[in-house]
Amino acid sequence: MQPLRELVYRTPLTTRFRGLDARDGVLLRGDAGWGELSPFWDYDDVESAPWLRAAREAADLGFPAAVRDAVPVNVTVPAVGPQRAREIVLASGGCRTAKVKVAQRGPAVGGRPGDVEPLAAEAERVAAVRAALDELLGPGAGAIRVDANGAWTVDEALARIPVLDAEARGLEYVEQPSAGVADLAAVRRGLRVAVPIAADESIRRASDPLRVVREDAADVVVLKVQPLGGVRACLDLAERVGLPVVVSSALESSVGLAAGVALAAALPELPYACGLATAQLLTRDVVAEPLLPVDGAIAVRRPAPDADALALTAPDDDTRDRWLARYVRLAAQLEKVPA
Ligand SMILES: O=C(O)CCC(=O)C1=CC=C[C@@H](O)[C@@H]1C(=O)O
Ligand SMILES: [Mg+2]
Repeated sequence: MQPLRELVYRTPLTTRFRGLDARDGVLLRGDAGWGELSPFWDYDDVESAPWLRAAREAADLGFPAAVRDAVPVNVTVPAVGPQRAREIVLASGGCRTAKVKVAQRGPAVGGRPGDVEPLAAEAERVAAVRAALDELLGPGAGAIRVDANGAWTVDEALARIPVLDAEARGLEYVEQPSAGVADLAAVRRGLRVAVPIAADESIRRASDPLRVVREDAADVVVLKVQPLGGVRACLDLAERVGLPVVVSSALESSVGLAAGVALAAALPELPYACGLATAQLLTRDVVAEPLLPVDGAIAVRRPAPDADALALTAPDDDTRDRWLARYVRLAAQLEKVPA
């Protein structure tokens, strides 16, 4: 199976996210439908190979049976100012849960990572989100979670989480406050407020995702279909982990998001809203009707790419060539690694 030349896409983001201003990837078609391959460019071929396994599962096998027909989702609030945070929550399509990015790093200086933003900026953002949810749903209603992408030290996490918990009037959980399983466990043990800890990078970028469980480092796990090698691999991991699961996107087009929606639809239990409303962060999509929330939930369906939409997301020649070359390298990489 080869990706067709015209099925590389690239779209600007509405708001800078994860240091990115645009998102791109390649769409693959197989007997069972469409899959998306879109590892971030800072991932090497070894780390990106499971992303191709996930795309091939979608294209060649399709998805396991769904046990629900809609998936409650969170609105994702990037590291923006309070006014923009408010607008994003108000325009979220009825999401009752907001995930707020914190611990944003400034630009690297002389090869060293930039400083983490001040607590005051994080607190202002969380307070603005609390006020917007209050406005939409009533005082104290809805839920707020924050995601630090592992960027706080343990001490920063222990000092900041109680402040953000107060601003949120109760955080639902904190996602990956610090990097590494040992630090995650230290934060979980040391917190003086009862805020659950969710593991994201410690699952999807770890050689041993079960270490989080053995070391009592988290209360919740975040699963992302592409980095973890497909919907079936995630269902299997969820069973082995035995903790509540939140399905989150890797910021894909609606073709890739459909795999996350399929995982969330197939999980036996889904106690939290999922991070799958990220089509809202793309200025364009590859399908005619993107997977966007209505009344805070995404309907379980699998949209196919649309010719008009693809014409508007066509990349420059260089981006197209880089993806096709990457696809060939990853296919070779996957041959080397047993499933
Ligand atoms: O979970 C969400 O609300 C949206 C997805 C999301 O936050 C992410 C998608 C892709 C890359 C990650 O840096 C980021 C995350 O850390 O969870
Ligand atoms: Mg995360």
